[in-house]
Amino acid sequence: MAALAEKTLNKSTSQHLSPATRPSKSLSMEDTTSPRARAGSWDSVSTASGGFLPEIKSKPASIKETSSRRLTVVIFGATGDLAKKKLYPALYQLMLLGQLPRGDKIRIVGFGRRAVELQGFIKKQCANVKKDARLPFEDFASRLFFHGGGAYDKAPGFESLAVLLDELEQGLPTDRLFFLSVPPTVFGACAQHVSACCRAQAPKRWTRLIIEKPFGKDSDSFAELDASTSGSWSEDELFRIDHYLGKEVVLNLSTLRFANQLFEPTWNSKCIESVEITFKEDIGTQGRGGYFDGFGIIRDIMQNHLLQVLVLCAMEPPASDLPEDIQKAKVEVLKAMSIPSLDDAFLAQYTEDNFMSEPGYLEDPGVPDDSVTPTFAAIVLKINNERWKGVPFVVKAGKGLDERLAEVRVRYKSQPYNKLLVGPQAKNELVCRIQPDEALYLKTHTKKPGLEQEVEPTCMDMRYASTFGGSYLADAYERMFLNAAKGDSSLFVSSGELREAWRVFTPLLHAIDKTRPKPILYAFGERNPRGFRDWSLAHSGVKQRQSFMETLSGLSGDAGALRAYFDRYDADKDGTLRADEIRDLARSLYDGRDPPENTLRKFFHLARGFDLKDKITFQDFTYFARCARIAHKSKPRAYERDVCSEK
Ligand SMILES: NC(=O)C1=CN([C@@H]2O[C@H](COP(=O)(O)OP(=O)(O)OC[C@H]3O[C@@H](n4cnc5c(N)ncnc54)[C@H](OP(=O)(O)O)[C@@H]3O)[C@@H](O)[C@H]2O)C=CC1
Ligand SMILES: O=C1O[C@H](COP(=O)(O)O)[C@@H](O)[C@H](O)[C@H]1O
Repeated sequence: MAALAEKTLNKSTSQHLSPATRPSKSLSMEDTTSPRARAGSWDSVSTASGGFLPEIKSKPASIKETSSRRLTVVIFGATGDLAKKKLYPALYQLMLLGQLPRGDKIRIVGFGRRAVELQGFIKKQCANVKKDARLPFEDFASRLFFHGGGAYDKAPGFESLAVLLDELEQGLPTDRLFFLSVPPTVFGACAQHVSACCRAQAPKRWTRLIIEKPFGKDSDSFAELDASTSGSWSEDELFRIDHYLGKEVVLNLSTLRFANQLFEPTWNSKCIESVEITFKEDIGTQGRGGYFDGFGIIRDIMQNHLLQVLVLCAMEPPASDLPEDIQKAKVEVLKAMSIPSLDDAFLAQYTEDNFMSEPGYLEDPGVPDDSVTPTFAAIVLKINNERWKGVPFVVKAGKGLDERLAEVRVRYKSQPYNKLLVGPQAKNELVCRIQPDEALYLKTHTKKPGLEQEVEPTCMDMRYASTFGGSYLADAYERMFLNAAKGDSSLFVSSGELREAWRVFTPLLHAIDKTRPKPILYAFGERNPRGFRDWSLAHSGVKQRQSFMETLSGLSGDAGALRAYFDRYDADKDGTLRADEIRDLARSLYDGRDPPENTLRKFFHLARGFDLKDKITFQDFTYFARCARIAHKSKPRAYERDVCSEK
């Protein structure tokens, strides 16, 4: 099991486009013209000198190397939210899996402005580490240190850090990996001080810097930050994180497109009607309002995470799997994107929920009372190239909504011959479910078994949990740390991509900052802000899907429609719905897929009129629909979360 986990992580972290998915001429495994092909497989690259050479950019190191070399990791902002939620857990996991060195070969130094009591710090910041007997927590904790160095933009703290690092490394050559997990306002200064004071012993040991997002606030601030970092770091030492690039399903987008024959020929405006990329969270800003208010949802999620996902969906096949070629293909598609204006955007902000159990955005400390910062935004983007002309890319992101969800939905166009059997409304949809319940599924039409020639909507469902049961699904930050340690920049964002990404979004962001349009208000826990469905249809032709609560609530006012619906799933026509019939009904409301077990359990609980009857009558069903209506209208948060969430 451990070996399998190691193998899986090893394989997936070292490849973005795997050799097997390399398009065009470099698809061939025998192709010796590709630099990586010449170097052998990704994990067999050897550094003859035992050290990392400047051209490491094209030759990621092997796991054997990353786990055997001496390494110091420094986390700036170690007392913060991200360090606690993601960074310490990821480092523990990588050591557990043997991907990073253990014992006296590794040190993890937290940096903060003030000194802390080490044991208390470890207890608090490692609270999310998933402890495993194979790496006793005490062994991990013994590798943790902390340095209170004062301000992030003043040199003394970095000079004293350098002394501490030398002391801890005892003069032995050690690679140094720095992670800026601090507010973006101090990225530039901090990067310069690290470079000036804290580099590893070159040329045998490397120094790398991972920078969190957001990288700038607009084109000008990006250019300034880029100049200040590139003045002291070379491009192959800088790793600008977008952790969505480390998510399993996002990594699979290239494989899906370029390792199969089925999708690429239809991946264009002739066959595709729209692409919808969604990010939803069922939490608010949770005390991060001070940071969030200066950025808003477009800078927090859309300009980076969703745009990266979009680019992976839309880019042309890169010339090879080398980071440079992938980044080039990404920049090209970004260059073809039109610049959205305020008319292309829908902006909204969450308020407290109707039961006042969840605070509104304005109540988050650090958010001004008159803030108009959007916590929900949808934008229609266009790509002006041969492949995508006329296809709307709807990107939408929101906090404080009904569920946690990230997905890409590719809707196909109905073709004239479809009319023969199913009519114009019958469209295929390919869904790449990024989280939760990772999956790739294709909504199709199939002949229903039987003597009639009836066509049923069906779903080809590749759910990760069942198809790859037992595989190790690494957290995105594990992959990010590991790829930076290996010198593989293919999952990081290049300066060129960021320049283009800001080019696309800056005019809109400036218009919002300047004109401060009033956002539509939505109660915490809602599925969509008021008016969004109509907006989506009018601006992109994309019909927003209903949750099953909405569907049932819609039916509840129409006894005839409700009866027809009930009868449709009463397969044996005995006037009641049995468990398997209810399961079919639930599936129909869930994109034709089997809902996850716990969703189904809650659904059953409700559908049976809140008790565990074996069968439900039409009367029960009417009651269920009415409950759905009341619940949907009043949106009691606790009720919706339990019943509607897809988690
Ligand atoms: N949290 C998250 O979920 C995510 C965060 N990010 C990015 O990661 C980075 C860190 O985020 P997060 O951990 O949430 O940030 P925090 O607000 O928790 O800040 C991190 C640390 O920075 C120091 N700090 C806080 N405010 C200031 C300030 N005004 N000036 C100087 N230092 C300050 C504090 O450390 P001390 O006082 O000890 O010096 C704090 O513990 C940010 O760039 C963020 O955009 C990206 C994705 C997700
Ligand atoms: O970058 C960010 O991402 C998180 C969501 O990340 P996920 O991996 O949990 O989907 C978001 O909460 C945060 O606001 C944002 O800065």
